[in-house]
Order: sequence, then C-alpha cells, then structure tokens
Amino acid sequence: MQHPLIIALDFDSRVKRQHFLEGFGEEPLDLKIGMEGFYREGATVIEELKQKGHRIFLDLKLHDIPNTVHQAMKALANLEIDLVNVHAAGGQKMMSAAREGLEAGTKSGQNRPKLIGVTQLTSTDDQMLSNELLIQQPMDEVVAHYAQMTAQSGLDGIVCSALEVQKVHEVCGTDFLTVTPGIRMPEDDKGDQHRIVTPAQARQNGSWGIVVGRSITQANDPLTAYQKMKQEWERYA
Ligand SMILES: O=C(O)c1cc(=O)[nH]c(=O)n1[C@@H]1O[C@H](COP(=O)(O)O)[C@@H](O)[C@H]1O
Repeated sequence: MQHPLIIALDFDSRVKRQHFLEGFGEEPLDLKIGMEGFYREGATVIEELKQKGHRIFLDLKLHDIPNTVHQAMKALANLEIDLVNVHAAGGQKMMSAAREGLEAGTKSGQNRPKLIGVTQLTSTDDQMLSNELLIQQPMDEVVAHYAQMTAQSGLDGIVCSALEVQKVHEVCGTDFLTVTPGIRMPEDDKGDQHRIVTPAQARQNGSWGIVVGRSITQANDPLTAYQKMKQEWERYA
C-alpha cells in the first residue's frame, strides 16, 4: 500500500459486495474489510479478495487483555492481509502483545502485516470526549498521546482524523503511518462521522492514507465517486 485510498467494503451481503466490485473491473484496489464482513464470512472473504490481487486492510479493532490479543493476532497472521488494527486505548502492553503475536504468527521469510492503533474514533466529537468519556484534554493532544503510546509499542502507525495528523507528526515523525477515515466531499452526507475532512485537505494535512466508505459504496455511481475522490486525494501528491 502506498498512499492508499482505501475503500471500506461495509456491505450486508457478499452478493452486494461482489456486485460493487464488478463495477471496478480488474484494477487491484486498496480495500477494507471490517467487522460486518469478517464476522459474517470469516477468512474466506480475505482469500476471495486476495485472489483478485487486492490489498487488504483488516479492520477488527482488537481491544482485550494482552494475552488474548496476542493469540488473536497470531491467528490473524495466517491470513494474507496487508494492514490490521487494534484500539490504542488497550494500552502499551496490549499493543506490544499484538505486535509480538503478529510477528510470531508470520511465516518465516514473509513480512508481517502493518499494525496500526485506533486513537479516537472519527465519530467522537469534543463534547463526547469530555462529557461521555471524561477525557478533558483537547482532542489533538489526546490523539497525539495515543499515537506516542502506539509508536512506543513498536506499531507502524495510527488511525485518526486528518484534523490531527500534523500534531501526530510533530510527536511521532512523518514516517509514522496515519490512516484517516471520516473523509467526505463537501456535498456528502456526514452520517455518524464528526471529525470530517475532504480528500484534498487530508493530503495537505499529511495523511498517509484515507479510508472512504459510504461516499463511494452508497453512491449512485460508485466508480465515478471513487475516481472523483481519488483525483482530489492525488491533487496535492
Ligand atoms: O479503523 C477504522 O477504519 C475507522 C476508525 C475510525 O476512527 N473511524 C472510522 O470511520 N473507521 C472506519 O472507516 C469507515 C468509514 O466509513 P464511512 O463513514 O462510510 O466513510 C468505516 O468502515 C469505519 O469502521
């Protein structure tokens, strides 16, 4: 994956996902499979997409005690995935255990998948952060702190909003991967997302990769919506 525009394949059936992908022809894509698809279909969904040459971000956001996450990552390492994530809120021991599990499960001679930590979900706004989660620091400082913990645990990067990328780069350096969902064109429905940025703005802010779901998957013409997003994403490359 190189500055990917990752399409979030959040569909409630395999048939809908396949129909969507047929519209894209043979081009290998950067795709995200999340809980919805993986819980329904298991590892076969990864095999199916990999056979077509796609690059895969498996988004299961693991968050449990270190031993459980270690063993789960060891199992996931058997899948042909390129990127996988955990919740940084699980803490440094959990994140280190995740990395070690992934390393232990990766066959010798192969590169382990990249591992990133989710900082604060892009559906969380300032009010929710302070009133529900009882975190009183500003959002960008919280995200930068989680990013630092993630880096210290030996992970490759984080998931955050593109609004916090500059702050993250200040503390973790620009090589630290920043994968940013919450991407919308100005005219798009925001849905449940709060910390929203356009593809062009995300690139200007320094995002390494963006994740786009409904603005493409629910569009009347998904291929055109994807091409428009990609053009915007690459405008400041
Ligand atoms: O880890 C993620 O991918 C993720 C983290 C986050 O903070 N926010 C977020 O929206 N996501 C995922 O990114 C995708 C965004 O989808 P849309 O809001 O439809 O573009 C969804 O599949 C989410 O699960």
